Amino acid sequence: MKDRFHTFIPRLKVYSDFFDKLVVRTKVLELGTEEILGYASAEDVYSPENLPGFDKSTVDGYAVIAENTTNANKSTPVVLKVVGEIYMGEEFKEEISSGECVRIPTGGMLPKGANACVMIEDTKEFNGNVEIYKPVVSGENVIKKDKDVKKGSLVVKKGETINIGHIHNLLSLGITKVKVFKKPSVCIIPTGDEIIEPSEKRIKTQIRDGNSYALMAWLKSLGYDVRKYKVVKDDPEEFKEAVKWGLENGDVVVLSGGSSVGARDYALSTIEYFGEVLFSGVQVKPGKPVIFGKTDKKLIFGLPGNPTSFIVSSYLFLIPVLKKISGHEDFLPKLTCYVRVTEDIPNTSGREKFVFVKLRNEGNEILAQPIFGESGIASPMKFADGLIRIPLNKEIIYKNEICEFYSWRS
Ligand SMILES: Nc1nc2c(c(=O)[nH]1)N[C@H]1C(S)=C(S)[C@@H](COP(=O)(O)OP(=O)(O)OC[C@H]3O[C@@H](n4cnc5c(N)ncnc54)[C@H](O)[C@@H]3O)O[C@H]1N2
Ligand code: MOO
Repeated sequence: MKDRFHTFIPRLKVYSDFFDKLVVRTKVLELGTEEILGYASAEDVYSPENLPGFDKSTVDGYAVIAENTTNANKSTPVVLKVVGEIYMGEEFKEEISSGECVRIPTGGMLPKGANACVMIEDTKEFNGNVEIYKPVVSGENVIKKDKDVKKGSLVVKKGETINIGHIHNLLSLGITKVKVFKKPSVCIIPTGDEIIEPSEKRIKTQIRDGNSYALMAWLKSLGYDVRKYKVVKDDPEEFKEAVKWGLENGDVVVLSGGSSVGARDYALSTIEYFGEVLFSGVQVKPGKPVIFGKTDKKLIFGLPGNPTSFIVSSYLFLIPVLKKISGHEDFLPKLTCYVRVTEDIPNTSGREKFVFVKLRNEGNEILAQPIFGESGIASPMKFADGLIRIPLNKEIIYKNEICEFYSWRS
């Protein structure tokens, strides 16, 4: 038998040799700006105007000429004449001169001539004058008219993942529609003679399908269109029928289980039947028997059936691919922060290892408590905030060592 794990490649090589080269495979959609959170932009969007568009006070107080206040202090305040009041949404018509000021609310537009604002707490008003107890410099307590967004600048770059800041900027600029890449559709196929539906009554040796439902819930929460096939028996013809359905109905097909080297593991042969296997076997624990293949238009994953292996390989391989083919420039798992581990964590696997951890703060540090458990059990995921990474060929991370933490849910 051919060595099924002949590729057995490191994760970063998977990214550079295969994922980096994937091209966008989804259509462009024009959506209402309020609908595009989490999509990749399919266009460069430039700003038609400045934001906020006028010099704006950040405090309730007085709009002043900063140079008038230079010598102000508590015992010898500067006295300015209050020549009017600014109202929200209105423009003060006159220009203020030296020795004058105007009452201004937070967010109000500075009058001509003023270049700073003094907080109300640093003043006292009486008989049409105000005592200023604290100096301000030019620009203090003011947002300049183009500080948020400059007219003509890039608001969203093609390939950028839209976040709430983009949505805020775009709508503030009056841009109510944006072109984005459609999110791919995913067809999940649970496999295994022992696998039954969660609603079914179980005999001792059977396993209810947690994998495909957990993944479906996760992908849906990220906005993907997900469909699921019925449970497939360990039978090559059933595998073919299911994958055929998946290729007809989704951009990406995901097989759960049957990806290892057992006599009744049919993921590899089925992917070979429909297309080309790009790699099978990665140097990652959990997740060694990950298979990735393609047809002319579609992509197929064979993911290991063990619950933790299934979810971790979805995080490390499936989700990055979904992001890449739907236009996201930033598509790889991102290091969240560094943490200090609270226990020795051995790694005798000879693979890059990911371990679920629970985080807690202690002083200025983030401590990571490993949640040990075989890849055949699901509970560690339930308690975890994310994963720490033990590099390839590192045989142990000692208690108190610093290591990389990945927040796996995003
Ligand atoms: N001789 C070797 N055996 C194994 C190797 C190896 O290199 N040589 N690799 C091991 C590793 S690592 C993993 S991970 C597993 C992956 O096996 P499969 O992808 O073939 O998965 P199955 O055998 O179908 O299932 C494994 C395990 O997971 C349970 N399972 C399957 N589907 C589901 C589901 N939908 N929901 C919940 N649980 C599921 C299944 O009942 C099995 O217990 O192979 C090792 N073996
Ligand atoms: O993917 Mo397997 O976890 O290494 O048991």
